[in-house]
Amino acid sequence: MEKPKNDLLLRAIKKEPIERTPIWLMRQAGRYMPEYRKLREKAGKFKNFYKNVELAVEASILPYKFLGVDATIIFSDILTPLEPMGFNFDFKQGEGPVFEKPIEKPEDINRLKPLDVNEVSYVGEIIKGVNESLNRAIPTIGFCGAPFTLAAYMIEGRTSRDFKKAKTFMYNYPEEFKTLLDKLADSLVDYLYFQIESGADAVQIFDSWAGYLSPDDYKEFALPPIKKVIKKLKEKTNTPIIHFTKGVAGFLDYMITSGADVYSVDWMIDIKKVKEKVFPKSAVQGNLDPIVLYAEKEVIKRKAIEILEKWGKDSGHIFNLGHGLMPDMDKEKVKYLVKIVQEGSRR
Ligand SMILES: Cc1c2[nH]c(c1CCC(=O)O)Cc1[nH]c(c(CCC(=O)O)c1C)Cc1[nH]c(c(CCC(=O)O)c1C)Cc1[nH]c(c(C)c1CCC(=O)O)C2
Repeated sequence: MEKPKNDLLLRAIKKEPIERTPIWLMRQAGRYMPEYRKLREKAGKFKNFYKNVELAVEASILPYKFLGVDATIIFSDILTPLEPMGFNFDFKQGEGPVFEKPIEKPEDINRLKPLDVNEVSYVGEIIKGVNESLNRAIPTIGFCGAPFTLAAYMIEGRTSRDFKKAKTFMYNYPEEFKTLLDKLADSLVDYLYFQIESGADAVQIFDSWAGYLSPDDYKEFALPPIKKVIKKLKEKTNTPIIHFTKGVAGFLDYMITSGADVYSVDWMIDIKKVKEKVFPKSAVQGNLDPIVLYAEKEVIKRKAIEILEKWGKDSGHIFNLGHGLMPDMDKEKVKYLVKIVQEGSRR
C-alpha cells in the first residue's frame, strides 16, 4: 500500500528525523464535535453507528478535517470484537457499555468463542474507506482493547469505579482468569492482523483499566497476554504497535518490557523519566492531562510547550493526551492545542 503523504507519525515511531512533533488525540472522533453528534443522530444507537461503514468513515475523518491532526484513529470501540465472540452488550445512554451476560463463574469462560474476523468485516471496510476518502493524507491507526481491560468488562459487566467483581474473580480464580486472558490474546492477534491487512499503518492496544492493579498483579496478569499479542504480531508484520496504559506510574518498568514500538503514558508520570528509560529503543506517546483543555488558552499553551520541551528536539515523541477527550470539551480549544503543538515543535 502507498505510504501516507504526511508520515510524521511513522517517522517519529522509527526515530527518524521529523520537521515537527506529530499529534493526534485519543477519543478525537467523539461527541465534543457537533459534526459527530449529527452523524450519531443519523445512526441512532451507538452500535448502529460503528457498524455503519459509511457513517463510521465520516466520523473517523472528522478530526482530520476540523483539527488537522497527523493521524486518524478509526471510529469503533474496544468492545466490538466481543459480540461475535459470544459476549453481547449494549451502550446505555449516560452509562456506557452493559453486558447481557457477564462472566460470573469460571465455567462462563467457556462461552467465549475465538474471533472469526469475517464477523467484524465492517472494521476492515472502515479502514479501507478512511484510506480511500483521505487519499492517504495521514496514517490510519487501528486498535483493540488489551486482554485485561476486556476481561474486566466481561466480568464486571459495565464500567466500574473499582472493578471489584473483576478483581475478586482474578484473586479467587487466578488460573481460570489467566485462561480467559490468554484466549482473548489469541483472538486479538487475529483482530489486529486483520486491521493491518485492511490497511492500518499502526495499531494501538488500550489497557485502560490495568492501572487498578498492583505492580505484582500487573506483572502476573495484565502483562503476559499483551506480550503474547505483540510477539505473535511481530512474527507476522513490522507494522508499529502502540501500547497505552492508564495509570502506569507504579509499574512502568514492567510495561516497557511488552515489546511495543511506542509506549503511550498518562499524565501521572514525567515524560522525561519515561524517555530516560525507553528512548532511543522505543518511542513515547503522550502525556498531557486532558483536563488542561478546560483551562484558559494560555494554560493550554504553557502545558503543551512544557511537554515538548521536556522531550526536547529528538524524534520519537508523538504528542497526545494521557487519556481521551471528553464530550463537553470546547472544540476550539482542542483545535488550539493541535495548532500550538504543530507550530511550537518545529525543528
Ligand atoms: C475503555 C474504552 C472503551 N472504548 C475505548 C476504550 C479505551 C480508551 C479509553 O480508556 O477511553 C476505545 C474507543 N472508543 C471509541 C474510540 C474511537 C476512536 C477515538 O476517537 O479514539 C476508541 C479508540 C469511540 C467511542 N466509544 C464510546 C463513545 C461514545 C458513544 C456515544 O455516545 O456517541 C465513543 C465516541 C462509548 C464507550 N466505549 C467505552 C466506554 C466506557 C464508553 C462509554 C463512555 C463514554 O460515553 O465515553 C469503552
